[in-house]
Amino acid sequence: MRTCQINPSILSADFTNLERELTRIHTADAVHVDVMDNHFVPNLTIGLPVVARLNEVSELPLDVHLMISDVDRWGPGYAEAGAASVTFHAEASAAPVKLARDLRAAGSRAAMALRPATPIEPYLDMLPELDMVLLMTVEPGFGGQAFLDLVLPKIRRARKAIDGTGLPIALQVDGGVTRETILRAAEAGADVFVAGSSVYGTADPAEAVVTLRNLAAATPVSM
Ligand SMILES: O=C(CO)[C@H](O)[C@H](O)COP(=O)(O)O
Ligand SMILES: [Fe+2]
Repeated sequence: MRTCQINPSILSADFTNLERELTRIHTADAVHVDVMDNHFVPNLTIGLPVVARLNEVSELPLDVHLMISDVDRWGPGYAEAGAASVTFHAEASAAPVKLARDLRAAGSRAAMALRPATPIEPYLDMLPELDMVLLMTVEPGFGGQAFLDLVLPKIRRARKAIDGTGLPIALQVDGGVTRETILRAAEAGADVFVAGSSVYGTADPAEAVVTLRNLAAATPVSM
């Protein structure tokens, strides 16, 4: 068994009662918070004031996924608001190394996300600046989409590169994670899994988290 984490996405929760929705995932490792600006992605969710308040009421650490433009300017504010981890998109940052350093300096873990079609190779030199890499397994913007198997080779390449650094950098996947697709993502080397609809879409979200984590932990990485 290896250590794997499940971070449910509140994108699939009831936005009129987020505090209650947090209690329904008490078995999770962190809560994944999707911030969308209707510019970097064609959807709009929540911003800094709601994330700051969530951080105050949540017993789980916040794993904030920023799908916003001009993230070099707005990203560090989420770290200052207390997020345990802040993920920015490489495609939205003009200066990703500086941004990663700013996030760490503000007290959060620094993570960088890549859309399904964005290669990881141009960013391998900056892995030591990061605490986590997020490989999107759907096109960012909406929950409930199907997992893109075409990302699996990139997950394998990222796993090898991360192992090569010898650093404790997490490898997260986000989008379309279910009891079936988590097996393929775990086998390819992911160790942190975001799941929205496959957790909140069930009668017992806390139990769904445990099931997903057990499935991933029992799946050896195969290169
Ligand atoms: O970042 C996201 C979408 O851009 C969400 O985190 C993701 O889609 C989770 O939802 P689901 O598990 O239903 O696919
Ligand atoms: Fe996300």
